[in-house]
Amino acid sequence: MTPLKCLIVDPMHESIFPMLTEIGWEAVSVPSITRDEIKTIHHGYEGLIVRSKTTIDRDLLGDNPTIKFIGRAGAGLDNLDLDYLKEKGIYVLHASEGNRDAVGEYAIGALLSLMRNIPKANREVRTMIWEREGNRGEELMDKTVGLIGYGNMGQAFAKRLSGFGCNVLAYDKYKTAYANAYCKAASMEDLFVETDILSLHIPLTAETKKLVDRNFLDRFKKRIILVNTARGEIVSLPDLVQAMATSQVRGAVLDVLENEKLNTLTPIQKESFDTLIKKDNVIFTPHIAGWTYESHVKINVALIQKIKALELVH
Ligand SMILES: O=C(O)[C@H](O)COP(=O)(O)O
Repeated sequence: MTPLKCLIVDPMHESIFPMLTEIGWEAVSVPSITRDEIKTIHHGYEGLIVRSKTTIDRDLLGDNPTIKFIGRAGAGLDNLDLDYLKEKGIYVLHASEGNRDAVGEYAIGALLSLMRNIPKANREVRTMIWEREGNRGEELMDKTVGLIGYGNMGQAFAKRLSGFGCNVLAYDKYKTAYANAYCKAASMEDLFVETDILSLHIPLTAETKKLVDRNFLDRFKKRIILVNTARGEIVSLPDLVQAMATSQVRGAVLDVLENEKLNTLTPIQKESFDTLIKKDNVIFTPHIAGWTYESHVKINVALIQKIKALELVH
């Protein structure tokens, strides 16, 4: 039987190659390829694997008759035109099972770091300042954590939070009966009333873009801590700046930004960034929540299982 052919256009951990061979696929990897070059070579492949770098849409694939699946080696599907892929009958496979543990652990770590002033205290000791009272922290124990979105990432975080004695409330617009040992299912109204710490685990879509704006933040009854490991575009940064100025938001963990190329921030993006970066109650990290040595490989394992399950043949 001729092997099925798969084109990999974004950088991947090398474990993907033996895994694809094992399930009968031939892989061609061109991680530095340009968009225009992809347009000239995608014909004849049955599979296309990307991470977040390449946008997959009609402009790229046109009426390609051979591609049967797009494998997204990761969680977010915001670089895929899902309407176009559905219309074409092309399967979309994600691999969020591969980086959910990394995201769950990161969210716990970053949240504890923020609540215990670890980045600030560490910085101070390095400059010979031994300050205890100014670094008195607060505990996660008994806090109510509101999760928006209860997919792989939300569940991984909830599982860990429950071990810290938190009351976890999860709101998921697209799920029913998702309460379990780690969370109670809640409405958005419940979250507005009860949340101490809000964490976002939703995809970036037209509906969620700038969902977290001033109006939204003002609806929380308590002064909240915001954790964003999802996508930067979901939060309006100028509105977050305002909400922090009034202490409506009293701390933030931001692993993602609307524009993650810091040297190309627009004046508005730069103004918000410059304000937030000066605050000790904000932790910024460069989109590393899902980024571990283990997840690098586990993403491939998850994707390969799904490719295999398609049972494609010539
Ligand atoms: O969606 C994801 O899985 C993460 O945000 C990371 O994606 P990337 O490593 O492909 O940029």
